[in-house]
Amino acid sequence: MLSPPSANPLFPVFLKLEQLRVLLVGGGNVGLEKLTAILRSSPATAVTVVSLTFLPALRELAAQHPKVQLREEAYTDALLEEADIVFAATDDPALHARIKQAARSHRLLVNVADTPPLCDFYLSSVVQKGALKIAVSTNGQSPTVAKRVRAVLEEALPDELDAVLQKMPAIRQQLAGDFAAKVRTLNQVTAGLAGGPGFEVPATRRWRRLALGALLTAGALAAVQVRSLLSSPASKKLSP
Ligand SMILES: C[C@@]1(CC(=O)O)C2=NC(=C\c3[nH]c(c(CCC(=O)O)c3CC(=O)O)Cc3[nH]c(c(CC(=O)O)c3CCC(=O)O)/C=C3\N/C(=C\2)[C@@H](CCC(=O)O)[C@]3(C)CC(=O)O)/[C@H]1CCC(=O)O
Ligand SMILES: NC(=O)c1ccc[n+]([C@@H]2O[C@H](COP(=O)([O-])OP(=O)(O)OC[C@H]3O[C@@H](n4cnc5c(N)ncnc54)[C@H](O)[C@@H]3O)[C@@H](O)[C@H]2O)c1
Repeated sequence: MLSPPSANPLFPVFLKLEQLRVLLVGGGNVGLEKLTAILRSSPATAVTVVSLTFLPALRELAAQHPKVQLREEAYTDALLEEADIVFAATDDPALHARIKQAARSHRLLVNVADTPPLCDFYLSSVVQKGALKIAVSTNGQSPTVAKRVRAVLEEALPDELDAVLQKMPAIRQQLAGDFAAKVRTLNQVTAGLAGGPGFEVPATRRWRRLALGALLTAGALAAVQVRSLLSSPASKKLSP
């Protein structure tokens, strides 16, 4: 069953980040997470990381990517002149608000880590099988659930899918006939994929059971927390 688009009005695109200049502000834990996500998908991206301090792990990652430049200095708006897209990942919310405003006046898109209202775009959980890439979004409702869905898809999709993908351009080129005829043949060739072992109904049933289990656990945890709050000395004092 399809959900109404309003449940998640985000428009998914796949950026050619390696053709853009990225500015990442913040070289701590969250900065490292964002840099890792950027380079995992797009390793040859020109990223300028600006920060007062850098985690050693971030320095190590940067050293493996010649197009990543570290600038050990405070953020200034002038840095936006050299950027096409911006990631803010410092521990300073006031600075994030400033970056957002300056980026807007430069017509730049910005992602502010952990701050949905300041983001023009979100990062997603990424499933990759060779050339196949699937991005998962929960519209910011729960990155943890996005991570779990990624794991499910990673397991469900067969590794052989990439071998199929690699062959498809050659098959397409060899086909004779007009566009409609080619599309028909390509659909015939790939028809079996949708009913393959990765898509068996039991897997879906298992996920449904697990999702229900998670909800029950979350509900039970919340109930325990509420009960212990109500029975704590502070709340007893408040009760009549
Ligand atoms: C997908 C992924 C990509 C990436 O960052 O690379 C990603 N977060 C990931 C993990 C993760 N982040 C957080 C947790 C811990 C708990 C939790 O779930 O809350 C976990 C899970 C974990 O680490 O286990 C903390 C957190 N994150 C955000 C908030 C603020 C808020 O929710 O209000 C808070 C609370 C901060 C706090 O409470 O202080 C917000 C965002 N995080 C997003 C993306 C965007 C929405 C994506 C979507 O639509 O689903 C959005 C909106 C903006 C953005 O950052 O782009 C990556 C999964 C990588 C993977 O696949 O393994
Ligand atoms: N670490 C996590 O996993 C996590 C999870 C959820 C939320 N958060 C929140 O996210 C924020 C960032 O967390 P973190 O762990 O990355 O912090 P951190 O202290 O490791 O990193 C912050 C970085 O920002 C840089 N910075 C600060 N002011 C700057 C400026 N004016 N110009 C340039 N660089 C500047 C610092 O030098 C530092 O490298 C915090 O507010 C934290 O509460 C962190």
